[in-house]
Amino acid sequence: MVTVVAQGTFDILHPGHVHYLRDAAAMGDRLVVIVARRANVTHKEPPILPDRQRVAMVDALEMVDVARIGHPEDIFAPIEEIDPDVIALGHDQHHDDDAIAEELDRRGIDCEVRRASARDPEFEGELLSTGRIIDRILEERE
Ligand SMILES: Cc1cc2nc3c(=O)[nH]c(=O)nc-3n(C[C@H](O)[C@H](O)[C@H](O)COP(=O)(O)O)c2cc1C
Ligand SMILES: Nc1ncnc2c1ncn2[C@@H]1O[C@H](COP(=O)(O)OP(=O)(O)OP(=O)(O)O)[C@@H](O)[C@H]1O
Repeated sequence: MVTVVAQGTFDILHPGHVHYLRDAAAMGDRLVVIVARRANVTHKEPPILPDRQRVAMVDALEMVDVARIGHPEDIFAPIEEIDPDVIALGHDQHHDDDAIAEELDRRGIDCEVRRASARDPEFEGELLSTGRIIDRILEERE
């Protein structure tokens, strides 16, 4: 049984998220998703939707076995608990693959770090970014 972990903010789901999670699920037999806590989303605008709602929406997706909220301080604490075989980073996630691999090693977790692929728009105007969806809402409704 190959367990894969995927992670992200997942604020306002779109087809890019579906693509990422399908890609991650295809790397193994069981997909566990860690949803970032609002307080830890400091590299971009904080999410609009509450933590519990983002977890519930990701958990409802067919390729996801379990979604859970992330740890408040130690991002490796859930990884130690889940003990995955693969961590699937998103194509544009800012994390350093080598630094993650080193920390896994340090904690004695035998786990491969892989990158998922990107998905481009399939038609004119398809929005594959939460930030761009929010921008569009602001433009259209103000
Ligand atoms: C291996 C790994 C484990 C993570 N675990 C947590 C966690 O426990 N708690 C949390 O708030 N964020 C955690 N994160 C961070 C977020 O899930 C997410 O990767 C980060 O905020 C970037 O999100 P974005 O791709 O939506 O921009 C983890 C990230 C990685 C790579
Ligand atoms: N078009 C896409 N193709 C592949 N993966 C994607 C795509 N869009 C998002 N993802 C992946 O989904 C995960 C969660 O993404 P995130 O929650 O940051 O949403 P986002 O729409 O990329 O956010 P924003 O565009 O507002 O920064 C990340 O790993 C990201 O790489």
